Amino acid sequence: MAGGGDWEEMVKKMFPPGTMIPENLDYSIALEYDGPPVSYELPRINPVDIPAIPTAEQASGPLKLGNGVVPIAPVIGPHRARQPAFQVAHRAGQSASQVRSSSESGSQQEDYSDDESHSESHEPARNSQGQNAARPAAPEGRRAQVVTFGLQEDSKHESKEFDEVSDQYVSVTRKEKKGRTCCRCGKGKWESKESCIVCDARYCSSCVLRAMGSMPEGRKCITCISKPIDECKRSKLGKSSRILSRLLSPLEVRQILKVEKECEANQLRPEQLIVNGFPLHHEEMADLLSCERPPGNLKPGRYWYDKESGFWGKEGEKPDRIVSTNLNFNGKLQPDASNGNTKFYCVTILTELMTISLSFVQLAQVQCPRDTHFWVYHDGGYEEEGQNNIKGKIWESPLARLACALFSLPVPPADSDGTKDEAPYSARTVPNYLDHGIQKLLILGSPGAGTSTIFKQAKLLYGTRFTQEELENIKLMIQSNIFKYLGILLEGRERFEEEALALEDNPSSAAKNSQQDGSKCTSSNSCIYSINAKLKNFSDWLLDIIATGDAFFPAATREYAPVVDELWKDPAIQATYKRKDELHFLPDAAEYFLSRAIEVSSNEYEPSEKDVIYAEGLTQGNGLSFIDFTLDDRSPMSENFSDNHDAYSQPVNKYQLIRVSAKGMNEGCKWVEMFEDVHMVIFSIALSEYNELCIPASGGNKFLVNKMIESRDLFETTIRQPCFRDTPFVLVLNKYDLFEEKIGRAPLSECEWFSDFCPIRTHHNNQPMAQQAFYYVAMKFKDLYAAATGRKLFVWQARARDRPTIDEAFRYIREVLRWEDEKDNNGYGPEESFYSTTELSSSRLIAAAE
Ligand SMILES: Nc1nc2c(ncn2[C@@H]2O[C@H](COP(=O)(O)OP(=O)(O)OP(=O)(O)O)[C@@H](O)[C@H]2O)c(=O)[nH]1
Ligand SMILES: [Mg+2]
Repeated sequence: MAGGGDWEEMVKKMFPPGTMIPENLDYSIALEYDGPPVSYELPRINPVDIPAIPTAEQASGPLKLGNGVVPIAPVIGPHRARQPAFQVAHRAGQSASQVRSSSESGSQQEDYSDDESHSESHEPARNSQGQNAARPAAPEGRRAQVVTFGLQEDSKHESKEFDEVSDQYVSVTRKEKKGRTCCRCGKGKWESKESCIVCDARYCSSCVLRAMGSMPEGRKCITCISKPIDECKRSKLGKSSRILSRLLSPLEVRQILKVEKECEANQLRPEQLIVNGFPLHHEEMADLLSCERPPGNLKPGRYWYDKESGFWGKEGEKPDRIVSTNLNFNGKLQPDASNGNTKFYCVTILTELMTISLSFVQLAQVQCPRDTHFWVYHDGGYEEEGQNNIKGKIWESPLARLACALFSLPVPPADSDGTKDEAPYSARTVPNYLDHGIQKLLILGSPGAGTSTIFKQAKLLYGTRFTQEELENIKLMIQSNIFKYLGILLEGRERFEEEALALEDNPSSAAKNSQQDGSKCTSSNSCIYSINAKLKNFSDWLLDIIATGDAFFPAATREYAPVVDELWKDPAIQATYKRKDELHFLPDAAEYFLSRAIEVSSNEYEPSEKDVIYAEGLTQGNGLSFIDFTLDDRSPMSENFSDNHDAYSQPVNKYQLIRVSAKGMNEGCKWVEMFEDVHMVIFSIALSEYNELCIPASGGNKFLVNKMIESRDLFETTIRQPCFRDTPFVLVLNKYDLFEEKIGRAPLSECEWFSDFCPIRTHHNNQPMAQQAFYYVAMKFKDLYAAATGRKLFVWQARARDRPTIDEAFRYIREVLRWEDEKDNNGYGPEESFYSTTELSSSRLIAAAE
């Protein structure tokens, strides 16, 4: 540029025409130096070497993984420098200088200073939708909270923007549910239908083949072919279809279901999985799916992953499972990934839990001060922050496993060891997802209704014994129950003592305290009612404890005598317990329980079959459990229900029983859509709960509510789910043994829903009270079901601890499935009987004058 020009003119040219240039504008302009050579070295910027810039290659189609195919849309992925995995200890707030070389992982160690070399991956990636996703690369193999490189603000901003973009892929817009009639012919309101996995259009059996053609991608309307599926239907992919089975040959159905499950268009896309804040690349997705312990049942969503320990969970939630360690993802683990609280780190939880559980049984041999921070490694080795001394392996401690069980935290499988992580994908077998011909039965119920007992009985009945691993899990569950009970026991003991003292000193203040606890208190005397409620909960769990073994039965008790005397004054208590000794029995049983607890918590403890059946629960946490089984067709029961055996020349007698725990169900029934394709819902309700109280699942009001009413409401919510509108329901009224025993001393009308129950007592009618009450309750549910759905409810009575009653229940369920199939095929229903009809109403047992 020529020197000595008019600076102001030059500046003006830099701005849009007409812009006012302020008088005192402070500016500086660089000019090219053309004076004499200088004696010193000038700083230079190295020219960019174009050929050396890493470029990405276009992915060339689906990546084959064993027999399965991970579909890959053509995408340019950013180049990522491969780095050896390395071990870095982690803690929220830990500084970079705290990185230390571990004796175990020294060879894999790497220094943070290398990190700049990854800046190349800042190149934006273009995804399959053609949108640019700014992807600031997260340096691999280190913890987010440790190094910020002063970019914190920007990267935060970028990732926020990114979140918005990425949410597009993850969140799934729920399509409007289509009406009940067939989308093509507008008829068939009451017929079962097949729905499109993309648009949810429903077709009756006459139209489905025309609407869906040859189904090259499974059950999609012709116009929906090649479109991505509705994510709510992912769990349905490849699952059997009653309608198709009727219309096509088994081979054709199998092929359709196979392509539905495996074709490219229906696969989860990598960008639908956001891990540590970043959507996955194809290679990352492939690594994740092909690792030794992949997270199963992946759904679109945001997850966090800790590569050192393998913890994996949904963003904002606690760890859900342990997957393979050392998977390299673009995103880094954020310290607040698990619930927005930097203190909440899986490792801390574990160690804190260890401390808690250790102190529970006064077995503490290891000192774990509460504020100590621990690092944990892929093999479970842990050490105190900043120390270089592996203290032990966390998973070797049964207490740590127990603590995890207690708080529904994942534990690695017993045979896992770090070396397996490197197993090549080809070593794995691709599971066979095809389950053609299997009738799926979903079993649900309110807490304690007996669903897991029924499940366990089915397992023992139909030949699929518990594997060693399952037994190990059940043992863990029984042990964790023991810990749970211990906690309640200690707390209960304290409260009883406090309340008893308060009652002695000042009955009115005790009343106030009781009231604060949330129970009803209508008169000064019935404030004891709140103690009653607690006592009932207390006794419920004690009964469950006792159920895990025969070892204890009450003798006498002295310690709680004052409390018991006080409690006995309450008529409600008297009505419930009948004999005062029963109250004495509670704390006494607890003492027996303590001695049993020591036996059960030892490593050598092996649960007996009775322990397995009687134990409360089935698996840890609120996960799903399922078993596949077959039912022998030559059962005497089937003769009772049908003479026409030839009709079943090809009987479908394979079943899958799927159980969702009540805990899982109480999460607002969000999960139900997953089970749209089940052939039947078995809903279990404990008859004996008609006069029991519980904390409402809604948690809204703090008053205890009647358990039967609570179960009825859950039942009603379930039957009204749109996804079950074509699914038959069998109601299992369980715990008939307890019901029989209880009905003599507590009238059924203690439950307000049954207030009009009026048993018939004539000399012509010798039906015992319990049987009448059972019929009445069954009818109440049948009426409710008919009013809500216009259909018939099937009801069965059971005593789930008594195996033959469960065998009968399943044979009945099989008949119901056949009736349903018959009905679909030719419109005939089952022979009318009490179990299938709604003609009978409960009016027979209702008091004439209300
Ligand atoms: N007396 C008696 N006890 C039963 C019966 N069915 C189940 N139980 C017991 O009741 C307790 C609870 O039963 P579960 O099968 O664990 O109940 P659940 O439906 O799985 O309940 P959640 O685990 O809370 O979801 C266990 O101790 C069972 O042994 C029955 O018919 N009679
Ligand atoms: Mg259970």
